Amino acid sequence: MDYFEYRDGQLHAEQLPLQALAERFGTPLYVYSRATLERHYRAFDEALAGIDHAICYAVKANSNLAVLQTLARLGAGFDIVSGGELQRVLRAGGQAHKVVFSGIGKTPEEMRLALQAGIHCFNVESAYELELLNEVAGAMSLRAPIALRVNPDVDAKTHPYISTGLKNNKFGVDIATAEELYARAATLPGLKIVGVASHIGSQLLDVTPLLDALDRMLALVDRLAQRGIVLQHIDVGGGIGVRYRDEQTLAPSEWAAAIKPRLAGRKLQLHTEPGRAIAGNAGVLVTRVLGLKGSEFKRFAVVDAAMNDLIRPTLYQAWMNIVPVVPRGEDCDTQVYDVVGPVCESGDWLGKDRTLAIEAGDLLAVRTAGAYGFTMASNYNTRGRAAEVMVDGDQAHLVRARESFEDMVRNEHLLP
Ligand SMILES: Cc1ncc(COP(=O)(O)O)c(C=O)c1O
Ligand SMILES: N[C@@H](CCCC[NH3+])C(=O)O
Repeated sequence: MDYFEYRDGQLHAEQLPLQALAERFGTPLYVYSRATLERHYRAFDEALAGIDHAICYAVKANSNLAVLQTLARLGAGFDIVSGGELQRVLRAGGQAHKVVFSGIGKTPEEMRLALQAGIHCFNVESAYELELLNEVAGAMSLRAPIALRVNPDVDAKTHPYISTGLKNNKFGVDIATAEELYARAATLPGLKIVGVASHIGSQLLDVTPLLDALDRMLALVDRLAQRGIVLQHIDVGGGIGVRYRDEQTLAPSEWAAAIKPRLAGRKLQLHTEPGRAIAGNAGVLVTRVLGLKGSEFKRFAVVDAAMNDLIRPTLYQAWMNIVPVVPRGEDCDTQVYDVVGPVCESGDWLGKDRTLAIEAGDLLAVRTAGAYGFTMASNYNTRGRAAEVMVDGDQAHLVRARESFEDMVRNEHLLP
């Protein structure tokens, strides 16, 4: 069942028509469905039933407090990549002891914050980070729980910008050097070894590279055990893709069915860090057509959302489905449009060559925009970021207000 579906001739989010939401909250507008978020989280949880596991939602996908709160209430853990994301998790009611901290550039300040909060684990991504974390924790008379994020050199077969587990990607430590690093970590008084992690890329459609990475990690786990270093958990990235167009996606149940047998008989808690698979299809971006322009050679639908609201199309040439919120009848002229925003860049487009029957003033919805949508938004062209609304059944909650023109100059100062 889809919680974004056409009923009575128009697109709904759960029980509410998107047109009414656009009129109430204005556009551009991100609309999320709580029921969808919950269903996706539960799909992972149920798929991993029977084995010791932790689902650490990747906050970067969608860090709205209400999204985090919804997941925290289901018992989710969180994968964070900054002190700011940690603040969000704590504000939203997430539990620090279920947080894993990834990222190649953690600052001492962020390390201190996370140590004070008592997070579950730092996913350490380099030799220098190991030494730094040892110093920071030592100065606080604490021991930092760590996993090494290893780079297994596996081709995840995804867009180069969102592949993370190849030798030439900046993430993690080369798996070939990991054993020595663990041995070093074992000698450092400010660290406590708890696990191993890897993440090979995002929008993955094939389980084979994930299994390759897992097998390489399990071989490492065994080599470490022979040296007396016993790990408690193994973190198998995130990465499962969603359907933007016609992709054959992996269900959490298929992913889990492939992974579970490899962990049988081992005393290892399974961690995973899904972001897109939980939030992607739980959101749409609603935008209004400001006008139609062009010639018989090229037609543009100018909309009020732009690359600053949703950068995936121009950054990754990502195809995202753009549909009318209230489809027009056959009397409306159908044309092929580039759907473009007001930003002063030729790369400011949400979709190219889209066949649409629309008129100025119509509403369009960009589907599957719940992940890496608002979180990648910027104020480029001094445009305020869109409002965010969470739909829960027949209720709509404004969970982040639109940034006003006044907000755009609030925190800046003129010279004396
Ligand atoms: C360390 C880490 N964890 C989790 C994620 C979330 O990935 P996804 O949104 O593909 O599930 C990412 C992003 O690629 C990541 O780099
Ligand atoms: N922002 C990317 C995913 C990045 C994954 C994080 N390492 C996207 O929209 O597809």
